[in-house]
Amino acid sequence: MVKNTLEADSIRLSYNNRLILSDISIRCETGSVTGILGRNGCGKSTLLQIIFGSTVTQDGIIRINGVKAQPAFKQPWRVALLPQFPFLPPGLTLHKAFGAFELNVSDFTERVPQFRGLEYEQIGELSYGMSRLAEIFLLIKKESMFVLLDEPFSALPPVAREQVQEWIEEERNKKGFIISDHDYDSVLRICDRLYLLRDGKTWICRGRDDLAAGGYLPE
Ligand SMILES: Nc1ncnc2c1ncn2[C@@H]1O[C@H](COP(=O)(O)OP(=O)(O)OP(=O)(O)O)[C@@H](O)[C@H]1O
Repeated sequence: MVKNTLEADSIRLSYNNRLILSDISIRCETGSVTGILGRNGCGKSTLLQIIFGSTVTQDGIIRINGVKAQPAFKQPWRVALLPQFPFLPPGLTLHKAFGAFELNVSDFTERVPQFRGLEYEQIGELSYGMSRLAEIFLLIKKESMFVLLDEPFSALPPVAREQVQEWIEEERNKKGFIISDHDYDSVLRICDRLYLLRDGKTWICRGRDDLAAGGYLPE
């Protein structure tokens, strides 16, 4: 297995003179799933966007295999980001969307029965949960070294959450994952490294007890 490493080091970011992220350092490598938990508005999405390169900060550095990373739009095979909100144009058909990601739509529709026969349906015609599931599959399966998933579970029913975990497991020997979600049970089930983001800092956690001690879960 080729082992790639992703490190975000000493990341700081302020909005309107309010410090959102203060000296954050996290890491991830091929084969691992890094979870980031934290309350609403603590900066999880911002941190993922900084790692991806769509939000810029002068303070801190992102390294891939020890070398300063370029923003992902310059090297799209390195880091993929599932944003928190829908990103596929509603007028695109599933078939076209999968083509754009160099993936075969039938690999998806064969595995997720409720999509059979919908290959030429427009994304905008699907329910929110279904279009989200298609987006998540695309991001997990597309060629990349690292996949950042911002709230992949929240909009999905339990069966679909399990499917997403399965797809991550399938790709895990080739990629590293960083996942942030309010569904902490799903994150805890799949991650092997866990950070709590609080007061602009990351705290490494070993499980529920540490999350409770950090004030994220009730004692
Ligand atoms: N472009 C922006 N301009 C100003 N403030 C911003 C901007 N983006 C985010 N913020 C603020 O930064 C803070 C962190 O936002 P962020 O979306 O990263 O939090 P989050 O932990 O992902 O929240 P949630 O769990 O609700 O998705 C919030 O207070 C938010 O209002």
